[in-house]
Amino acid sequence: MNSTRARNMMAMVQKQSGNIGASLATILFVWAILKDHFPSILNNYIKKHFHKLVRFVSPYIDITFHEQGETFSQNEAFSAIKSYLSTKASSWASSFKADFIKQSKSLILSVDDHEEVIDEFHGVKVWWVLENKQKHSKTQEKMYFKLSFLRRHREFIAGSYIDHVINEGKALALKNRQKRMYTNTPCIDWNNWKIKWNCVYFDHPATFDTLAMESKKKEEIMNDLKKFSEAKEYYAKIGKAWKRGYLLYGPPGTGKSTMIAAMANFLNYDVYDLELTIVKNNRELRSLLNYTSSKSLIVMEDIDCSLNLTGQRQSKSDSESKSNEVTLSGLLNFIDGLCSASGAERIVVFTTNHVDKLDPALIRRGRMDKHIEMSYCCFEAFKVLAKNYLDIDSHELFAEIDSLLAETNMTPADVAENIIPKSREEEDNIADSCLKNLIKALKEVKPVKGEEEERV
Ligand SMILES: Nc1ncnc2c1ncn2[C@@H]1O[C@H](COP(=O)(O)OP(=O)(O)OP(=O)(O)O)[C@@H](O)[C@H]1O
Ligand SMILES: [Mg+2]
Repeated sequence: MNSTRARNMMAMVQKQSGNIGASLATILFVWAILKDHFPSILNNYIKKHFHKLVRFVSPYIDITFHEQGETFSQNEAFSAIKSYLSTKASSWASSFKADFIKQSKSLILSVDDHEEVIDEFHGVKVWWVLENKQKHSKTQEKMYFKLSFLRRHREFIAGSYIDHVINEGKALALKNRQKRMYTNTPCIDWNNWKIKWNCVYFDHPATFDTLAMESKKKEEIMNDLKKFSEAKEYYAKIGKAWKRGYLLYGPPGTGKSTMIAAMANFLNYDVYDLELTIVKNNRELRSLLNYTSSKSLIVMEDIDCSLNLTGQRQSKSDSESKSNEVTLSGLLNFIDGLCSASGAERIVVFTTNHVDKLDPALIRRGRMDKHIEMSYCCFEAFKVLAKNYLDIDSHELFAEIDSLLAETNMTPADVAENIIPKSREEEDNIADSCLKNLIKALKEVKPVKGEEEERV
């Protein structure tokens, strides 16, 4: 027991348990002074039984929250408490651990081991401390938070207070967290899930502001995403899993991958980029799913090339004979199975250049709820690119570009490539020369007459 803890314990016992408490506190005090003169066997005996006695008469209750709980939600509780206490620690504690989180651009302080943090909620005082218990080997430590409070507040703490801590902590963690991007690797060790998903920090700069697309269409997608992220209760009420599927289709270079980055940045979700061609079979696919977290985008790019998904669903005998590969029904189960994974709140995104080749079962509403066509660059999309690359809102050449784009199929990627300044000499009049480059390129592309495709 460290000295702060002993002092607090004495004060608590004296204050709350009247005469018995005062006597116990005196015994504890005397023993603390004299214990060096007692044989260790006697000291252990006193310690063991004194603690039992204190627990019996103590008006306080302790609850512990372990870092490595048996279930995923237990671990989540530990992380939420840690975030919550980081805001309280600054006013009470004198020793901190510091983390620099890149995206939050600030230093996050968290409470140091054994440092006590006092919190008050609706006039009820509680004490938190981060402790560690050594496991079998010295290197293995079990961290846990201990929450102490008065016995008579038991119901209030177990209900409202803990809910408050977890909810606030989760919200804070979400605000400060750094998004991650996971990619699957060929599976070597079935027992080690970390080998299955490789993780890097997600730092893609694309946002909906920089995405070249008709503003009406963009707004509709942003509203849809926002509505989804706030619809936890709605999904629970209608008995549906909290997930949504997006199918992005269109020619190469129209911004499908850029849109995924913008979605992740907009929602502050992690990205799981699932490369289906290296997944061995349906079993491995399911196991990958089990290790995706809530608030994430699960992305499968070029879905038409990843698998032989263009045909109808395989017959049973057919799929049994191919138990060493991912099948369409395996993939359908993967998507539908997202509901059973805890916490849900996942968005599945497929991209393809050939939507017409996909099996209808894969992209039916309910699986892929929103189909978004990404197409050639229209004038409105061009204006976004001109702002991004040249920082201009208007120019005398815009009118000519408008009419050329109306009769030409050029992807936003090609438009962007043409307006990027190529040499240092252009620096004096960058916008002028870049727009002329684009006009030249547009004139070289054969105009598409009577084409029916909707433009981005
Ligand atoms: N709509 C867009 N808005 C902004 N930039 C875009 C857009 N489309 C393409 N770009 C630019 O072109 C590059 C290629 O685009 P992106 O990778 O998003 O295309 P894609 O549709 O995913 O292509 P593919 O089908 O080949 O995967 C991007 O890095 C981006 O700079
Ligand atoms: Mg792409």
